[in-house]
Amino acid sequence: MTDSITIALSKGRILEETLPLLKEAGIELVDDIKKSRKLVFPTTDPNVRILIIRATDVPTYVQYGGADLGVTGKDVLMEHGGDGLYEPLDLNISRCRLMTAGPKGQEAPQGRVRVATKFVNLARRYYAAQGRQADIIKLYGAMELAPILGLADEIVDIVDTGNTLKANGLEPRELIEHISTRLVANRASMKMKHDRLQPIIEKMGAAVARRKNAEPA
Ligand SMILES: Nc1ncnc2c1ncn2[C@@H]1O[C@H](COP(=O)(O)OP(=O)(O)OP(=O)(O)O)[C@@H](O)[C@H]1O
Ligand SMILES: O=P(O)(O)OC[C@H]1O[C@H](OP(=O)(O)OP(=O)(O)O)[C@H](O)[C@@H]1O
Repeated sequence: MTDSITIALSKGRILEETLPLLKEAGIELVDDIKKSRKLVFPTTDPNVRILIIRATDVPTYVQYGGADLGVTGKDVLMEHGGDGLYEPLDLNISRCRLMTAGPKGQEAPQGRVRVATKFVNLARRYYAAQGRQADIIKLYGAMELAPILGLADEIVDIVDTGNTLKANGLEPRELIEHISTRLVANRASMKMKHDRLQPIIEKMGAAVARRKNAEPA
């Protein structure tokens, strides 16, 4: 049915900040998600259902039309590549920076650099654009360990307060991108279900703007 909408949300830290924005767009979860093992949830709008999945899977579900809308980090979207996705809104939540980092007081090596990261595509593009030769080592978490154990010269990872780097004897080097959470839409859905999606996007946009206006100058 072209009228029904599926929205894929990232579980974890983004979820808590996304739900109030959706509520202001008139979409509220019915179930207590914390007590449930379900992955698909009904909402107060009978034509809208919500998937709660890993942030890294959100672009894939939206790309292939498993979901019409999705919410995930810009870092995840950059790594995915954005194929088949339209990005109508910056939700301005879960803000952080994507950076290179290495052992405190050490310079990055002049020649080939060994880089540990979970953002392998993004890192490959970044070092190539800089004209630097890089061996990219894929890790799934705790990237900070790699330079300490001699696995890599530097890492590409998310930095917020900088506490994780500091606690592990590392320091930030270069800023790759400012990151925030984005609303994405399937390109075909944006055409076929425009009348249903546009009001949701607009109401979420208004909720984001209200929060921005309430921020101290
Ligand atoms: N320390 C942080 N502060 C602010 N935002 C962050 C921070 N770490 C990650 N983010 C943002 O939140 C998104 C989700 O992070 P989260 O830690 O919930 O999942 P993840 O550990 O990256 O994913 P998963 O464990 O599912 O593979 C990231 O993609 C990024 O955009
Ligand atoms: O600069 P900071 O404020 O210390 O934040 C940065 C840390 O936050 C993220 O990890 P997260 O806490 O999400 O744990 P994860 O390893 O499960 O992704 C990221 O991977 C860094 O390790």
